[in-house]
Amino acid sequence: MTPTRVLVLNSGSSSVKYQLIDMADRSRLAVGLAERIGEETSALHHEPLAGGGGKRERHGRLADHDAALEAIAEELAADGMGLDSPELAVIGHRVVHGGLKLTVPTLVDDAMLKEIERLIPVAPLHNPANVTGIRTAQRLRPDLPQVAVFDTAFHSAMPEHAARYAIDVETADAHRVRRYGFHGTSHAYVSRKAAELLGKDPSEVNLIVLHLGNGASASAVRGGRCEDTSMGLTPLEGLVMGTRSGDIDPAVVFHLGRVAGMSMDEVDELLNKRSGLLGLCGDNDMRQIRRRMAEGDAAARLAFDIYIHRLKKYIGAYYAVLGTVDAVVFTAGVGENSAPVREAAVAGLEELGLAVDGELNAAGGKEARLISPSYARVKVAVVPTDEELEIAEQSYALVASR
Ligand SMILES: Nc1ncnc2c1ncn2[C@@H]1O[C@H](COP(=O)(O)OP(=O)(O)O)[C@@H](O)[C@H]1O
Ligand SMILES: CC(=O)OP(=O)(O)O
Ligand SMILES: [Mg+2]
Repeated sequence: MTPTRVLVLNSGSSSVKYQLIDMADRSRLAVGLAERIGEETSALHHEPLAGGGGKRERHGRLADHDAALEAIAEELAADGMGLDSPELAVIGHRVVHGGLKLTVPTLVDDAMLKEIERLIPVAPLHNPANVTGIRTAQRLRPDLPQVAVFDTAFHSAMPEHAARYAIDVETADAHRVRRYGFHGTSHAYVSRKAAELLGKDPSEVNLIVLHLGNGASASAVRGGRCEDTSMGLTPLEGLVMGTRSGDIDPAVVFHLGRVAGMSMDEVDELLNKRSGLLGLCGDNDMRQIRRRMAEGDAAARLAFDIYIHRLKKYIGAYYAVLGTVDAVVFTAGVGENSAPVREAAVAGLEELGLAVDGELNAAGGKEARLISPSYARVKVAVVPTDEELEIAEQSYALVASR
């Protein structure tokens, strides 16, 4: 029997999302989330989808990512789908920063792990967890192939004029300072699905993809290739995010150092963890911000307006970069679920051919769908992302081809 199952691990700074997928029919056998890792209030939500067992929860401290992955392995084993299962073909890992060298899905080896570790300074919230996820998985199942799928991969084909910062070339090259872009697995998957929704080949469509989750990024996709994206050297550039500032004048950093006496690490922490929606109004969850807005909360209103203003600027910029746009596509937690964000982001852009139909926008659903009126020249779509399935596809294809 050829093994056909893939365990996908998406390790974030304080969470691990996972899915066990059978590539024979793309069915999901189990899904789950370990959250608040490192805190007293850690929780593991596990849901076996095969075999009929219901959701299970574990509460209590998961000291680190290693402990979280052990707990996940135990839950899977309790369902007869443990890491020792002969049906498991590969473990696929989301790795956020692959730098210049790691640009395609690749079998994990020691040299690669060293490279992912070397890149920690440019993905401090993500790469450390990715390394731990890989090392723990190797320890639990040493004989199994592990594949890393990089967030930066899709953007590695960006043209030089979009990838370079306008700084001294020698300094930039010496330290590999350039724009890499992230969420690439999502941007690539969603672009393909959006083309399908439009009834066209990916090579025939120009898209503006807005991945609005906790981290958020926009990309301009021409004929299936990334032309520009809003995140840069690190996942800090671009849109306003849950806790990250997105674009600011870099001189803000010097100012905070010289005038406010903050250290580099303090500014780093401020911009990555205490900024964005959280920094503006004390909440980083869009649902909570909408609730507060309904009660007339001025700080929540302003945070929302700043978020939308930035989004609109990127839509305009990428429209100009692409010249012609077939669709603006919303995805991830906020993009898939927040009708008010979608409506506000394209409001007033009728001259650009963009409009949202109120009813279509308000209707929920898990399927990819158009939310623009039939007359709109540029379609607006909601396309649920599925980074886990895409990572499973790429990981499985790699081991199957060996
Ligand atoms: N129904 C909803 N309405 C508005 N925002 C939502 C809704 N559901 C989820 N979100 C937003 O989605 C965010 C998480 O998105 P997600 O793509 O899961 O992020 P990540 O993968 O980065 O953790 C939450 O912080 C929340 O703001
Ligand atoms: C790269 C990035 O920002 O990822 P996430 O949205 O998962 O934090
Ligand atoms: Mg995400």
